[in-house]
Amino acid sequence: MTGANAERKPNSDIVIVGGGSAGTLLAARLSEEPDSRVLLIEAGEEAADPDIWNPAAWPALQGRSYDWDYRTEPQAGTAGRVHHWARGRLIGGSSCLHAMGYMRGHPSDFQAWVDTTGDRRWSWDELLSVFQAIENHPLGGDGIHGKGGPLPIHLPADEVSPLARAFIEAGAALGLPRLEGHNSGEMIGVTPNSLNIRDGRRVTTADAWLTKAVRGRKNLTILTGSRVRRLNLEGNQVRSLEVVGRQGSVEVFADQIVLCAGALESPALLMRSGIGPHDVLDAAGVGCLIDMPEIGRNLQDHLLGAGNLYAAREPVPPSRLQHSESMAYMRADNFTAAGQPEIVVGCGIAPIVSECFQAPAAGTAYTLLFGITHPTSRGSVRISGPELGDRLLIDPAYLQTGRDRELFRQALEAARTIGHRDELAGWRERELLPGTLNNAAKMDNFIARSVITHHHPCGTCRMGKDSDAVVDANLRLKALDNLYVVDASIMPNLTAGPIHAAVLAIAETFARWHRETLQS
Ligand SMILES: Cc1cc2nc3c(=O)[nH]c(=O)nc-3n(C[C@H](O)[C@H](O)[C@H](O)COP(=O)(O)OP(=O)(O)OC[C@H]3O[C@@H](n4cnc5c(N)ncnc54)[C@H](O)[C@@H]3O)c2cc1C
Repeated sequence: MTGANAERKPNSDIVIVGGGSAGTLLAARLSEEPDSRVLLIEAGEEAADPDIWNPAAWPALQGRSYDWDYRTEPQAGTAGRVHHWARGRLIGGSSCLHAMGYMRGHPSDFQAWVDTTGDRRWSWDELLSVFQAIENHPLGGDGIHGKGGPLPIHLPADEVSPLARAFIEAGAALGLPRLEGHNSGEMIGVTPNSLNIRDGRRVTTADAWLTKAVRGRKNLTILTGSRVRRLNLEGNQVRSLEVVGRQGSVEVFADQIVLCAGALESPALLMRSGIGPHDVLDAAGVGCLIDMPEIGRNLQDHLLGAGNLYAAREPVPPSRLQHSESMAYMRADNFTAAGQPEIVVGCGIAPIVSECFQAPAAGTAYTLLFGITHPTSRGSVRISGPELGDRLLIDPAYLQTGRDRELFRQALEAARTIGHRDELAGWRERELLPGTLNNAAKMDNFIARSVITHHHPCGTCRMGKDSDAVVDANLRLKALDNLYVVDASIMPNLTAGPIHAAVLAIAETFARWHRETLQS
C-alpha cells in the first residue's frame, strides 16, 4: 500500500477501480488537477518481480502470483479445449504481462466506433492527437507519430532476428509493402513489430504514467491489495464502494467512480452489484437492481494458430526481443490488396504450439502464427455467484461463425504461402505442422486444435448510442449518473491488431473529456 492516507476510510472526489493499463494512465491524468482527490484501488500489489522487465521472459510470467490466470469454459469451436487467460493483477495490470507489441489499429476499426456511437471523437482522425500524446516514438514529430509522450515505442532494427528478416523479405517478395511499424494508419504490409521497450527493458504503464513525481502528488492515493466487491446504489448514483483488503471490508465514498478493472472484472463487478442481465443475476443468486442485458455480452478475442511449424535447417538463435518479432497484416483473398486487414501471419522465433502438439527443442524449429483480425463470433462473461471467490464463467464462443472458420483457413494458407517461399529456404528444413490437409474439414480440425488466445478480450461493456449499449460515448454507464467504465470492456469491436494502444487511447480520451466537462 502506498499513499499517506490509505489506512483510514478515504473520501475522494474520484475513485478509480483497477490500476491496470487504463487505470494507471487515468490516475496520473485525473490527479493533474490539484483540487481533485483521486483514489486508485488495485486488487494486486506493486510490481516487484524483476522478470517483468525482461522482454524475453514475458511468456514465463503467466501463472505467477500476479496473474489472475482465468480458465474459459470448454470451447466447442476449439475441439472442446479450455483456454488459459492471463490478466495482470498488480499495479500496471496486464501491461506488466503483455507481449509489448504496440499497434494503434486501422482507421476503419475506429470508423466502426464512430458508427456505433455517432461521436467523431472516436474516429482515427480525432484520435490521432490522443495517440500522439501517449507516445514517444522515434518517428515522432512527423505529423503521424507522437514525440515526448510517457510511453516509449521502440522500432527494432539491429536486434531483429535473421529469421524475422527472412520472413520480412518473403512477405515483401510476395508483394506486401514494407512498413515502418504498424502505426501510420496503413497496416497491410511487413515490418518488425513496434514494442514498448526502452534500453532493453519493458516499460509498463505504471513506469510510464505513475512516475515518482506523480506518486508524490498529495491528491493521489494508491491503495493496493484491495478489491472492490460491490457498488452500493442510491437512486441514480453509486453511493459507496465495498472494498475488501488487508484490513477487512471498508466502505469508500466518492463523487465519481471510474471502473478500470478490465474486460472481465468490470462487468463482473457490475453484476455482483446487481447491475446486469436479469437471468444471469438470478442464476447467480444476486438480486437484480438494474436490468442491463448487454453487460458481459459481446465478448471478443483474437486467436492465433500455433501453428505452422517448421524444422530449422540451422540453429535458430534466441530472440533478442520478445519472440514474436514481425506480423504481416493482409487481405484474405488477395493477400497484398490495400485496405483494412483481414488476416495476419506472425513470425515466432521459437517453436510455438498449442498444448495439443509436442514442441520441438528450442533452437531447432520456428513457427508462423496465423489469425484473423475481426472475428464475428461473440461470447460472454458471467458471474456464477455473488462473492469475490465465485468463478467467472468465460465463454468467448471461439470460431462459432462460418466466416471466422473460412477466414482462418485463408490465414493458414497465407502462413504456408510465406513459409514456403525461397526467401525462407535457408531456414526451412521441412514443414512439421500441419502436414497434409486436403479438405476444409481437416483444416478446421487442425485450426481448432492449434489456436491459442492472442490475449485481447474486450467488448463486455460496449459503448454505443443504441438503447442496449452499456456506456454512452462519454463512457458513462447509461443507467447511472456518476459511474464510468474506461477499459478494454467498452470497445464495441476489436481493432485489427493487439489492443493495448487502443485501450490507452480510450483512457486518454476520457481524461480529456473529464477535464473539459466534469472538472470545469
Ligand atoms: C499475456 C498477454 C499478452 C498481451 N500482449 C499484448 C501485446 O503485445 N500488445 C497489445 O497491444 N496488447 C497485448 N495484450 C493485451 C493488453 O495488455 C490488454 O488489452 C490491456 O492491458 C487491458 O487493459 P485494461 O486496463 O482494460 O485491463 P488490465 O490492464 O488488465 O487492468 C485491470 C486491473 O484491474 C484490477 N482489478 C480487477 N478487478 C478489480 C477489483 N474488483 N478491484 C480492484 N482492482 C481490480 C486488476 O488487478 C488489474 O490490475 C496482452 C495481454 C496479456 C495478458
